[in-house]
Amino acid sequence: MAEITLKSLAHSYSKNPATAQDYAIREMNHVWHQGGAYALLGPSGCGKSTMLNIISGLLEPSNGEVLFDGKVVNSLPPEERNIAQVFQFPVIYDTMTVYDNLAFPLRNMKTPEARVHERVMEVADVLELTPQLKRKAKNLNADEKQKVSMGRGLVRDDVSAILFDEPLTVIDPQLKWKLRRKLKEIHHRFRITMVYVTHDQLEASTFADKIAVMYEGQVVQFGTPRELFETPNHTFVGYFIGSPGMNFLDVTVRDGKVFSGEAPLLVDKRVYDGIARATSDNVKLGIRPEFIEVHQEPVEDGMAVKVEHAQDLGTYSIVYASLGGISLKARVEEDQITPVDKAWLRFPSEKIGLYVDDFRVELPHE
Ligand SMILES: Nc1ncnc2c1ncn2[C@@H]1O[C@H](COP(=O)(O)OP(=O)(O)OP(=O)(O)O)[C@@H](O)[C@H]1O
Repeated sequence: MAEITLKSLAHSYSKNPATAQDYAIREMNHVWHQGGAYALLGPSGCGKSTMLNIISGLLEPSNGEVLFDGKVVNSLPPEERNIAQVFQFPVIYDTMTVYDNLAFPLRNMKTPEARVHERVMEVADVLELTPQLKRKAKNLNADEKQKVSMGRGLVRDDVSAILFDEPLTVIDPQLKWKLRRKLKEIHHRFRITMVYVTHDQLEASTFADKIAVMYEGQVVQFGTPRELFETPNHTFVGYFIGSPGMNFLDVTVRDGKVFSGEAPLLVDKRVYDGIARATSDNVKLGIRPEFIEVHQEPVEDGMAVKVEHAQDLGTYSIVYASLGGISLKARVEEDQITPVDKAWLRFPSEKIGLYVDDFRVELPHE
């Protein structure tokens, strides 16, 4: 097992990178601690596979270092890194039995056959593959094949980490949740550092204790699912996590008041001071739909809005409202009345985040 450190790491596929856009990984420092269950979450093209391939040694980074337990491994080939990588599509030998597929990585290392048997039986048991051990891999269905592929990663007890690159893509939706739980169980049992790449927030939060959110080649936040939800560090995390994503309003101060476009916003002094002291033109106020209070009648600090429409999602509704032309989403629970035509919205100040150049800034203390 290993702690994996990425030190001043950057990678460009271009020979002569000139701008930040030429980098698939922009300079970053990051640590995957030993034994953690992590997810690497981000949209297509943000650099997730590039990062995994750099860790496993399939790709040499253009800049910076990869360290395993403090030792630089940049020049070590993949086979000497003891990293298991599970890809989107199962990597197995079709003509071999499931047993021989699982045994393969160990036999390759000349492990004594008694030990091979012990490990294969243990891994098959965890993955519920014992009844299939004698079957040829080509006769398995897609999820069984992917389980064999995962098993080949788990079977060696010298692996430093297992990297999963969207491993459930080819799996039937009904079986996905089962395999995700299985992976979690495996992590508890083997305590191996696991990094699970996905673009699906649900997959990330059911598997991982901590999630690294990647955007445009950078890890913009590394935190628990709750931290990502409650205090997104970057506007992208706010948009990407949660359903629907966070509301962001461009804000300025004029004549001692806060405005979003032409709409005045009722916010407290701390929020006002935070906006007033920002030195950039790109200042946004962020609030989650779940944290906006929705009232049927005027209330103190409530802002009158036009209700455009509401989406009934069974146990709650999402109200789409317009505040002087600014669109807002607010969540209304099933025991509340969903407003029609008009409503008054309140932004509790402790739930407001302030974002300058897309990164969250601390609000001044009172
Ligand atoms: N071999 C390559 N040569 C040139 N550019 C590449 C290569 N592989 C990836 N890229 C580019 O690097 C960037 C990051 O790609 P990467 O595959 O790491 O992203 P990703 O987050 O894993 O995306 P996906 O979820 O679609 O696999 C993208 O702009 C992609 O087009």
